[in-house]
Amino acid sequence: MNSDLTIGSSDNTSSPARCKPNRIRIFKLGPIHLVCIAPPRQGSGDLLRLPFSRISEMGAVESEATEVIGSFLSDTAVKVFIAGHRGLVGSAIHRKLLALGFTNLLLRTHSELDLTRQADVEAFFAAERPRYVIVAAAKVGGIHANSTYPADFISVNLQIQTNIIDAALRCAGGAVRKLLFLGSSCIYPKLAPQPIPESALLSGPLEPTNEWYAVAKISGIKMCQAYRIQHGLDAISAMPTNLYGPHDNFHPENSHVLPALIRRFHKAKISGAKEVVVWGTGSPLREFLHVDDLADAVVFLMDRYSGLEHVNVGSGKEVTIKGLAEMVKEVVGFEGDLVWDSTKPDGTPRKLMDSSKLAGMGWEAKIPLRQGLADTYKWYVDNVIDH
Ligand SMILES: NC(=O)C1=CN([C@@H]2O[C@H](COP(=O)(O)OP(=O)(O)OC[C@H]3O[C@@H](n4cnc5c(N)ncnc54)[C@H](OP(=O)(O)O)[C@@H]3O)[C@@H](O)[C@H]2O)C=CC1
Ligand SMILES: C[C@H]1O[C@H](OP(=O)(O)OP(=O)(O)OC[C@H]2O[C@@H](n3cnc4c(=O)[nH]c(N)nc43)[C@H](O)[C@@H]2O)[C@@H](O)[C@@H](O)C1=O
Repeated sequence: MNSDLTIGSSDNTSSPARCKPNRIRIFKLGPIHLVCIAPPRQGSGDLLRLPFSRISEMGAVESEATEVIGSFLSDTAVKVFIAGHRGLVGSAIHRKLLALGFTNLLLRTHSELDLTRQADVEAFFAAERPRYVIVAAAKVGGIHANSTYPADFISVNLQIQTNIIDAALRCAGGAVRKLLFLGSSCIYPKLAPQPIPESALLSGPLEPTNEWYAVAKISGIKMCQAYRIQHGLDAISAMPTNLYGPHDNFHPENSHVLPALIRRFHKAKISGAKEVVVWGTGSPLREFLHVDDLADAVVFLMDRYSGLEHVNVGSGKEVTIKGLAEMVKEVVGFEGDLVWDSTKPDGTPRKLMDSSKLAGMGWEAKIPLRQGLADTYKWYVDNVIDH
């Protein structure tokens, strides 16, 4: 157990606003451990740090805070580890934190630090002692990659997330103040109620094309919750919907639908092809969120949220795959026909997140799909050499 415990405000407390300034309330969670919740200023969401000895005086209901620690955004010199900073999500978070003036970002490429290697991850945390950790490293892919490489999707993701979350806890002196784990909308049952609320987790069977990846992601959420309950680690989880934007993976088979279609329509335009093949029936509905919006939400949650439950992050807008394909065709300027390959899987029929919990905290997406798609196509043309 750490010698002291970092604590924060929560969405699921009775009323943190009733706490007196610079005091905390102590709540029992389970027979042994305590979760302490209370911003010192009403609605500020600031974190408090107390010696564990004080917290373990279980008789007390309220106690003086010994130190007030500012929120995530209050200290841009603080050390933040972005795991997976060169991927679609990690690079967007990197851009966002640089734009906000963060000066002490801790970054490692895959070849510099293989996050599946437990000893290396532990040594890295012991040496660097990051204050904040964002887990955007993962084995990621579209419907074909997920169903073709199930062993990689379950094992690599379990290893990366377990190594990082555990090392964050074991970091000497409780250096890590907060950790954010990124899951995915595929954690929900294939036939979940729409829009999908956070409470739909583990309420039914998963979509078979990505159940291995989903099981790893569900384990990540549960690990954050368990480490919060048992050890007081301020570990939160965000569940984004389908993402797109600069630095996406444009692989012809292993990518997600949006980058796959950008590449296919572009190549068809350049080669003068008469038709483009699109997978499935075109009827599935998907919700898309620009990755810059996600990065904004991640920073928002790092700053304001310290609850046990994961948080959905979506745009609230859905489109059929047929509608998306027609939009990509138009943005790219391809003038031929669409051909549907119904031998390819459709996957989940519909996957619209209920993001009202996040909206209730004051966050919403800003980038419309048409605009985000045009920007992403431009990025593809300017940056992906293979065209
Ligand atoms: N893309 C999407 O539509 C969605 C993504 N998410 C979640 O967002 C997170 C990030 O996804 P995304 O940015 O799309 O994925 P990317 O594949 O674009 O990026 C993943 C990053 O993780 C790194 N990485 C993978 N394995 C290792 C390893 N063993 N050691 C060190 N680094 C490693 C990769 O480096 P390298 O390439 O060098 O291996 C890459 O930089 C994931 O948790 C994903 O589940 C959630 C919902 C939708
Ligand atoms: C984010 C989410 O992403 C994955 O789930 P998915 O939403 O099914 O993702 P997808 O983008 O691969 O497909 C969306 C739809 O689009 C259709 N589709 C048409 N043509 C192409 C095509 O060319 N490529 C792809 N990939 N799909 C195509 C495809 O048949 C399907 O109906 C999870 O495995 C998991 O990784 C996860 O969490």
